[in-house]
Amino acid sequence: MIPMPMGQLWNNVGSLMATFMFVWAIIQQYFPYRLRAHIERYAHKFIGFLNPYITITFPEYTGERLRKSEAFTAIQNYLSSRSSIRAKRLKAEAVKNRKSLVLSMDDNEEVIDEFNGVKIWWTSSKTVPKTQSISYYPTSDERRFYKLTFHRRHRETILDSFINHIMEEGKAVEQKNRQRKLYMNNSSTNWWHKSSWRHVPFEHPANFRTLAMDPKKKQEIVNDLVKFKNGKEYYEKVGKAWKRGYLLYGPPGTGKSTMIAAMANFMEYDVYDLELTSVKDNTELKKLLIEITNKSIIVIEDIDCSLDLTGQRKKKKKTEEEGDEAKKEIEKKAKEEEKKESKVTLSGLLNFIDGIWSACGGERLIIFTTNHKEKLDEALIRRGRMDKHIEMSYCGFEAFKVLAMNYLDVEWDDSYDKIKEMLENIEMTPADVAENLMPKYEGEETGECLKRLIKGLEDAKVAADKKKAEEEAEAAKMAEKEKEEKEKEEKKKAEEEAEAAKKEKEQKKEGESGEKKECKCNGVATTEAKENGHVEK
Ligand SMILES: Nc1ncnc2c1ncn2[C@@H]1O[C@H](COP(=O)(O)OP(=O)(O)OP(=O)(O)O)[C@@H](O)[C@H]1O
Ligand SMILES: [Mg+2]
Repeated sequence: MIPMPMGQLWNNVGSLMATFMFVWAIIQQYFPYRLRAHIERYAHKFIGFLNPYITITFPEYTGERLRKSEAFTAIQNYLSSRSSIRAKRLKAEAVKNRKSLVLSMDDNEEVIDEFNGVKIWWTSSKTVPKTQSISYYPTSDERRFYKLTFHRRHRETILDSFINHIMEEGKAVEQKNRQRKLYMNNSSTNWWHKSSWRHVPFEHPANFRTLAMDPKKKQEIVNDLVKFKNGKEYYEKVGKAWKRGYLLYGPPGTGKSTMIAAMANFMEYDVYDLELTSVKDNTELKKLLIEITNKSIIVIEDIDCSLDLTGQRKKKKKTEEEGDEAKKEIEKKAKEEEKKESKVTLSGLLNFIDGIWSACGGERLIIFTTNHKEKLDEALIRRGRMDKHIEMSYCGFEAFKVLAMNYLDVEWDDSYDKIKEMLENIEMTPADVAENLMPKYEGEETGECLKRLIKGLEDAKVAADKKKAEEEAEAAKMAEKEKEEKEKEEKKKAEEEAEAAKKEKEQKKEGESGEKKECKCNGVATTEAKENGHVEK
């Protein structure tokens, strides 16, 4: 066969196209609508018969109210993590609430994807409606969509697994990219504040690498968190709500708040900082709980100071014991105080952590911090509510090494041995160690900072010794006073006893002499009676 010259080939294609357009224009103009729909349907069937590929379209907006489609967003996120490698034309967008620019495929760009050995084509396109309408939404005139094309023999794989896969992946990417938030509860819920929570971006830089504590203990906490994060099925299996409670306790400045921030960053969760004193009552507490989203950490700092949780029961008992007048007085005062104070009770808080409502939503950590664990009610911190109790203690040598690395970028120094010995005997919080290690001016030498720490430790030792001596002196004074008081009491008691014995003796004496007198009298009476001839038998 003689090949057709290129020019002639184009002429033929051109005339074929022109004929097709002409026929299509005539069909559109003269054929009634119903007939036209029929023709279109059969034309699609005919093309479908020839074309083995299936196409699924995912429009950007769905529904009458132009809500952004979840599927479209998920695909956008899913592709943003892949198209950067394959697509040549990318579009950069700074999306609100995201950490960085989001790269997505530009319009009319195509990428090839693969899933379980199945080849998939993604195309991003947009349609501009012919009829221009004035709209409130700026995007409503341009309708963007993603098109997914695959061979029909992979229909099952794509519809059964791939779509779910992209939805999950897309959501995971979104979770990773989104700006996390730090929420605080509104003390005044005004009508213009629809939510009971207000939020700011959560931007705390703490992480487990820079957190100074015993590495074994740190690893244990990290493992626990990882187990929790991947534990959806496990929690379902054991029939437990997917939540976990941590109690962080220890002296001020030992890193409890820092640990919470590190946990939030590690888990990529939002943080809900709950200020209990500004919660009006148990109902409001429940309302706050319902509004908390999944993947979050609920924090109640200094739980022993937030509410007099242990005192509330005692107070009640005391009032019962008091007399009527005193009772009324106390009740009146209490009412006045109640007006100002929160009415959240221990049982309300227990319900918040562990009640039926707490299971609405999952993947939540509840963290309490306190400086005085012993002050807390047993019920509040029992396992199941506060599953893991973590003690944050004074700075040990391992913790110091982390801080030295953080603040000074040094792994080893000659003075470390001395510091190690000192830290074993002197109690200093990581906050104080960190403050001593931090260079105080540009270019301050490492040695200077370490010397300052040693000096700080020596001062702390002197202060601790002084305090100890004072405490001992005070204790000795108290003991002396107690001894004196005891002696006084004993002396008084002895005196009282002697007095009582004396009195008893005297009374006895008096009694004896009285009896004798009576006997005498009786004797006289008997003789007199005999004389008068009256003898009583
Ligand atoms: N373990 C630690 N690792 C790293 N830095 C720490 C640690 N502990 C304390 N710090 C430093 O000390 C500062 C105070 O620590 P943080 O606020 O976490 O203490 P806290 O235990 O919450 O104290 P409080 O009981 O008073 O609330 C932090 O800003 C941090 O820089
Ligand atoms: Mg704190």
